[in-house]
Amino acid sequence: MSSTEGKTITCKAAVAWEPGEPLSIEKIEVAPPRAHEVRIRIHYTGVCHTDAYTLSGKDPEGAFPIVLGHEGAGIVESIGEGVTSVRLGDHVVALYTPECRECKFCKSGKTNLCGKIRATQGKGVMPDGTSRFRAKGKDLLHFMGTSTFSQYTVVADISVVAITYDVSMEKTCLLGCGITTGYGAAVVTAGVEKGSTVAVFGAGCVGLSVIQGAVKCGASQIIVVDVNDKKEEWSKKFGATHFVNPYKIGDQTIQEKLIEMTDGGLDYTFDCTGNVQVMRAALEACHKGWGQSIVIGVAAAGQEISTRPFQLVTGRVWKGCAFGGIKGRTQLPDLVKDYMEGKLKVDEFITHREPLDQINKAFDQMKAGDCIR
Ligand SMILES: NC(=O)C1=CN([C@@H]2O[C@H](COP(=O)(O)OP(=O)(O)OC[C@H]3O[C@@H](n4cnc5c(N)ncnc54)[C@H](OP(=O)(O)O)[C@@H]3O)[C@@H](O)[C@H]2O)C=CC1
Ligand SMILES: N[C@@H](CCC(=O)N[C@@H](CSC=O)C(=O)NCC(=O)O)C(=O)O
Ligand SMILES: [Zn+2]
Ligand SMILES: [Zn+2]
Repeated sequence: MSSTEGKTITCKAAVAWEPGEPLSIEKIEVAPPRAHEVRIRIHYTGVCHTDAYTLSGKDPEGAFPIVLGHEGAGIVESIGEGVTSVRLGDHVVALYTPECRECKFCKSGKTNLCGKIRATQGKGVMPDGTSRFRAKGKDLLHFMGTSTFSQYTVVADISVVAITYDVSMEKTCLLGCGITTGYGAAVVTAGVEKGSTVAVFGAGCVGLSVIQGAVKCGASQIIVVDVNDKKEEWSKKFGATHFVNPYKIGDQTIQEKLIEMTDGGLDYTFDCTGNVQVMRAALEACHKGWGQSIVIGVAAAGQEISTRPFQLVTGRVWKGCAFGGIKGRTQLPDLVKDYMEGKLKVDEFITHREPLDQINKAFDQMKAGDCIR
């Protein structure tokens, strides 16, 4: 039993009081976990573009005040009644895509999107409709069921996975979003086949992870498209075979350029930018008859994708995924194992480190272009 079990914990968290405003480091109160909930001491969290997106006010589900963060690892401090998935002291990764193994989605075998708590998660509350966070006399909302920008957080027991003690949580936290998303998109969602051709639009953490997945699947050609020339070196380090800057191809559109480079188009393309024009280009760069384009990037509220339906009539497939299509409780431990066996790059993604008090600096660094995570 921990000394804090059953008690409210006062700790530091980065609170987003208003959209578009810097985060504010506050003393917050974190209530004990209720039935089927887990309280975690967060040791490390990544900062993801989706945090910045919600903070900007462009997320239709964004509400304030909120504790953001969804790429975190820590240690279980206490558990509520009925929790069997993790124990006190377990090293865990928080899962913004939960896995209940009971709902229609989980049982379908067709998706990783669990439906059990999605409605309350989207409203920023725990499954019973209430919050575990308070500051300055107000309830704070939870984010993506994880809220990792806090020294302590509370999550549903289906939103957490125990992993080995043998890997630093500085590394495992990154499997909570960016790396798993890109890698899973290539390996699980697309199911890239040996010898196939792949184009990755956007070489951030997600895009570089798609490259890793495509390399693992034996893709013969991996073309990276990015507006930032510094991403060429990064892409090649992860296994890309070609790099194209769409601003440096003269009068051709990027889809024309890629179709020319690949004798008719790619087998698989991935949008890792969140830009809807890029999503269109990614679809149209696919090979007639079978090319598949996977949307990963998160586009802002009100943005829509379009293309000529003829692109689909002639056999191209447009789809997308969250968390790469990976089932966190079932599959994340295998990714950790791959990392330990040297089969999955994780260390290479860490370019910047900041303490919690410097989280606004971390947001600035993330947007600056030379930062991966
Ligand atoms: N579906 C899911 O489950 C998940 C989705 N996401 C989303 O995935 C997206 C990518 O995340 P992340 O890798 O962290 O982002 P990054 O910003 O680190 O990477 C995106 C890259 O794309 C480049 N880029 C921008 N515009 C274009 C363009 N028009 N053509 C080609 N490249 C372009 C950027 O260049 P520059 O830096 O110069 O702008 C940058 O190098 C985000 O939208 C994020 O919210 C993230 C995790 C999970
Ligand atoms: N709330 C946004 C949608 C944001 C979104 O698409 N989130 C992804 C994960 S992005 C991680 O960095 C996701 O998991 N989507 C599936 C889901 O059920 O939310 C909006 O409303 O536009
Ligand atoms: Zn993310
Ligand atoms: Zn489920």
